Amino acid sequence: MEAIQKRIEAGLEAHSAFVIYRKPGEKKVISLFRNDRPMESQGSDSFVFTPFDGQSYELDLSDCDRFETNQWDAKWSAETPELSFDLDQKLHFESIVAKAVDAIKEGRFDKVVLSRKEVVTLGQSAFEIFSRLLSVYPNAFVSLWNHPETGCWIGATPERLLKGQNKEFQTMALAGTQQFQGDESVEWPKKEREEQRLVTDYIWNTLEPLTQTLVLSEPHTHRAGNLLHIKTDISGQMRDATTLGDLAKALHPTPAVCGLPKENAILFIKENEGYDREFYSGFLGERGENHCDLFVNLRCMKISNGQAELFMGCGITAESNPEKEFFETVNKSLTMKRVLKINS
Ligand SMILES: C=C(O[C@@H]1C=C(C(=O)O)C=C[C@H]1O)C(=O)O
Repeated sequence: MEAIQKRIEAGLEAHSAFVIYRKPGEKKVISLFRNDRPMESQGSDSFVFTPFDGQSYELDLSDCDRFETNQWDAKWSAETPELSFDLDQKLHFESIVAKAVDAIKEGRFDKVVLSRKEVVTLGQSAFEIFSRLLSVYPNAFVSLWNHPETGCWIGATPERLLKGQNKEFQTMALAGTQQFQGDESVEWPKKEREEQRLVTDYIWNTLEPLTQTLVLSEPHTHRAGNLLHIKTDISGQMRDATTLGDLAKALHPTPAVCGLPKENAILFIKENEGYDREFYSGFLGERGENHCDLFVNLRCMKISNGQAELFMGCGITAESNPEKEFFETVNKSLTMKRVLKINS
């Protein structure tokens, strides 16, 4: 553990390529450090880091030193952050939400996911943030990715994009958000149920031609830290000619992070969000010839020079209220802020 911590700290300092991660509900923390030894053979297993829109980065496992531990020292508790926000950011976000609602009413698309980023000054190291996330979010996919060309990204996402082994696969439709207030058996308003149904329908329609069997659970409440979402579990079996790569390509970006129809939503996002999402709402995880375990990069932050950029978004439909949507992004930012000591 101490040796790994040293290697992580040295890797951050040297901007070298490595990743540390833990899957939802598991204890095992896996570290992959790219080494300088000459590559003996190109392996088929890798860890992939893909932006919202653009080229993937990959760590080839045959090119990495790999460590596993079930004993990460991670007994941290969450802080209760103060609810604060910047008024200019609020006004800007509300104005693009209002514009999106108008565009939906004009029929340009049915749903779009709009996001923003917030910069905070950190009072702790990337290693500490990662350790705290492990402890506070046992049911999230927690990761710290570092690479000379992408910088350092840390997150605790509730959303699996695709898990597959040979022809079997699992995915999920996750959308709709409310604050967790001590009780998971909550009522969901129509707006939230509709918003999540659009995601389920999209995944069904996209996967149907590529699969032999496709099974959907009933939508149910899923807790992600201080938030609740609606989730439908989706599983099935691919057709012989389909690969897991085809499925991932067809799914990403789902309307949980982009919108519907996809192309018009992407256009609106690019014209109106006013910043580059980079790897936020992209995906990351293990990929091999006949298996994969990929997650959507949400509840994440980019760390550099003692600062963190926090990324958060929410689904906009015809019924959206701009101020409510802004506060949904504030609530999502608390997922990260709960583990950050912020220097103000
Ligand atoms: C876009 C984010 O989350 C996604 C959007 C949700 C929503 O609109 O309610 C809920 C879960 C995620 O699929 C985010 O966390 O930034």
